[in-house]
Amino acid sequence: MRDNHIYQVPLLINGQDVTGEGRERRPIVNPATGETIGELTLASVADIDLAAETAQAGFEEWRRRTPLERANILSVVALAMRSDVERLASLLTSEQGKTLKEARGEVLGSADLVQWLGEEGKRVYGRVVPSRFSNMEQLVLLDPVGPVAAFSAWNYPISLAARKIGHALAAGCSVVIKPAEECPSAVLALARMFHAAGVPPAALQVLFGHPAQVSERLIASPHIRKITFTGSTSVGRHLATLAGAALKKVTFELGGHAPVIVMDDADIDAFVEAAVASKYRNAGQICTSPSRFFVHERVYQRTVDAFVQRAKALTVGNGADSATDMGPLAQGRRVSAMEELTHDALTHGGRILTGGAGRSGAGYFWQPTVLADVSAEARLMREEPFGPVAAFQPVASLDDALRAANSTEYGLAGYAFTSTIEGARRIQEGLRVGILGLNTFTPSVPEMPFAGVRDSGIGAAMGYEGLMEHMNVKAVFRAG
Ligand SMILES: NC(=O)C1=CN([C@@H]2O[C@H](COP(=O)(O)OP(=O)(O)OC[C@H]3O[C@@H](n4cnc5c(N)ncnc54)[C@H](O)[C@@H]3O)[C@@H](O)[C@H]2O)C=CC1
Ligand SMILES: O=Cc1ccc(S(=O)(=O)O)cc1
Repeated sequence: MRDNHIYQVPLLINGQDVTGEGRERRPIVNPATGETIGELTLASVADIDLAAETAQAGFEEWRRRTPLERANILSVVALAMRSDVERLASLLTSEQGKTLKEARGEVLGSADLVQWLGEEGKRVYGRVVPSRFSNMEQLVLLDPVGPVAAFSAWNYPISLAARKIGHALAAGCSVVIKPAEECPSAVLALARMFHAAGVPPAALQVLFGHPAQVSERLIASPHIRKITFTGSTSVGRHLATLAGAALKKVTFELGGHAPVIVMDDADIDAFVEAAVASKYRNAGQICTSPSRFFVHERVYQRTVDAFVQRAKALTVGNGADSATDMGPLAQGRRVSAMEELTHDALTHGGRILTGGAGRSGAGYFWQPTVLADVSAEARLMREEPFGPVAAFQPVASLDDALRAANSTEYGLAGYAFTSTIEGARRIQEGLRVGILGLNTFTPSVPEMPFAGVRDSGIGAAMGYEGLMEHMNVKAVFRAG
């Protein structure tokens, strides 16, 4: 007999809840308590194939709506998200672990994004190119690329799903999304809001399953024309191979290991306040999280001391508790990763100034951690920590800082704090990243592109650039 308190999460194919019937299931766990709170249905191969085929029909229907109609529908979705913020936020907190305050911010930010994408969809113009031939017009038309297969991650379940669904629908594409299995409920609720607002059931479907099986099957499907993925660089590399073999367009938002350069002319107090908030946001589980701090030796000790003092003041606990500043990590495997990286950093000369341990009892907790003097050979300086660990290293000059900052293959976010124009200019030119914060840790906003370089991604999300990733270009020569 099933425990009545354990809820069921179905797949959503062509507007129908799909569950049971001999399909596999997996538990949904609250990371703050370690308790199973729900159960998720996993797609069969037949479910995956049906979703892809349905997405083709959904595309034919959705692409015929005008950009204005599409924008109006997305605007209704944004309103629904705002008015249901408490329910969505509490689903996020119980399945992902983040604090309710962070969860509310995620929902409201996602609502703004969905609305902005709908509006921007009205401004995806083609071009008239002056012709070199008399009696001929040359037009560049933009067509939606077709059904999209989207894979979103567990760290920002609503933001990442809203991004993927929002881009596809605003561009006139249909979408089959496979959100992370760990935190499914808020994304399913979001998908239902899109349908209630007027998106045809076939134009947006939600699959959960065995990730490798779902991605392999969808990417190979003749109905799917584009792949968009947010997750680790290693999985991105694998999906790139599959997409390459099938000649499908891709947008990949992959890992990052953001360097932070702090020069001796920076406003250290302002820096520390912003840096601690940014480092421990979402328990450090964000691809743009500042993680390698290169601080000029003249202000190193002062900066590290102030950072540690603020980090120690954070309250760690269940995200549902209003006193909590930082929730648990999303899964037990993240705690193991923090243990390994911290231990390795210590064997490479690093010193723990605070944190460096979990918490006794249930739940996947790791204290806000600060490590000083971590050597370049430590894994922590080379591998994305994706957790609440900050590593500090002193540097003697801006050149040294840039060299250290550019020493990994990642190229997502980078940050630098300096008060001189000359320093800012050298950093702008010299830091190999796709997103640069100068004297700020400002998170991403809808109107700006979000793009990693090197091992951090291919293509861009958000901004006009994100929509263009969902369009095909058609060159038309019209004679007569
Ligand atoms: N760039 C980002 O926003 C994210 C980066 N990561 C990185 O990944 C690391 C490990 O995270 P994990 O979840 O443990 O590992 P992972 O690399 O196995 O999974 C990352 C995400 O990709 C999905 N995934 C895994 N294999 C897939 C496949 N073959 N096809 C389609 N989707 C697949 C998972 O469901 C998950 O949502 C983190 O430490 C972090 O470095 C994870 C989540 C988001
Ligand atoms: O981890 C990558 C990531 C997560 C969330 C966001 S946002 O909240 O949509 O800005 C961006 C990147």
